[in-house]
Amino acid sequence: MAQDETGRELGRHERYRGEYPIVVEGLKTAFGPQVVHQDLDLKVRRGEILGVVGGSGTGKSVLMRAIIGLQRPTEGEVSVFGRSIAGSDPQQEIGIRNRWGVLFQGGALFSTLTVGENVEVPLKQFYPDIEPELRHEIARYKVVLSGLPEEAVSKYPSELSGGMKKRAGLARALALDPELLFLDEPTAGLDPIGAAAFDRLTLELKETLGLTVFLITHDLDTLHEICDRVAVIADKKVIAVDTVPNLMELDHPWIQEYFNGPRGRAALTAQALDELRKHMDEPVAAHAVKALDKADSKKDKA
Ligand SMILES: Nc1ncnc2c1ncn2[C@@H]1O[C@H](COP(=O)(O)OP(=O)(O)OP(=O)(O)O)[C@@H](O)[C@H]1O
Repeated sequence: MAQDETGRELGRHERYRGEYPIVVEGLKTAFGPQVVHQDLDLKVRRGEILGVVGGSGTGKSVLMRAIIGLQRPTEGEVSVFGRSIAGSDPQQEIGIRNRWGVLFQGGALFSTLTVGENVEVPLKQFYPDIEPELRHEIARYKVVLSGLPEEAVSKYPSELSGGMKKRAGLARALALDPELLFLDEPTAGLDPIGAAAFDRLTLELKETLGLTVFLITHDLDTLHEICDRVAVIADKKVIAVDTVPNLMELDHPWIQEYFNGPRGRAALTAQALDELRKHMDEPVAAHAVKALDKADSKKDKA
């Protein structure tokens, strides 16, 4: 079972109240001679959306896999809800694993099962005694909670758009009312409108369900719009964890290139405009928005 920070076992329906539901200390991950992480430390705060960024192949997905127990650390310690992941026996692991949900890259839905049946998989695994009718009902609820129409319950993954597949994967990740949600590049492959809608959904779920979210992304808009803090992975470790504005002040070449490069600046301008639009009743804001919109349309015509 999961524990609180004093080591007391948490009851089945009791939520974790400690400050850091995820703690990674001195992590080393190696595949043969290839060392992916070395001395990696990270603490994820309860109730935050933590964005995780880094160049391709820096080990973001492997870090997520280490946290959820799919990748054994070569060295170091990973604790979730105060319990070491590597040291848990199978029964204890069940008490931790049913407290998180994971949306893998690409959704990872079972193609031979309908959306509803996909959502029921973890319910069957962890709560085999639930009556089928109640299980179907819970699955339907999670599908709708994830922003899909109710009819999607009986559709197969091949009948869904990319965005719908992500939402179906999210519904499955939410099946067990998790406290922790892991999202691996949830907006990759979505058009900008679909990506923004998925971001809003993530934020709403975090706020209404009190989730802690570990979110791997390359999407600068996502980082600006919904992440409370962002962890940057480079040189095999987490080199910084902070808010986006604070990270932008750091003098690290990758961080500067990433956040202050052309795409980073575009994302920042878009966010600033969104903020200003919320204050259109104030003349200064209205003036600024009009001026920026005009500049944009001139740029588009040029
Ligand atoms: N099971 C495995 N066996 C061997 N090498 C692996 C395994 N899983 C990952 N790797 C290697 O670990 C490194 C980090 O991979 P990972 O998928 O975590 O990168 P990432 O930061 O998520 O990249 P991207 O942003 O491109 O998704 C890569 O070099 C990858 O080839």
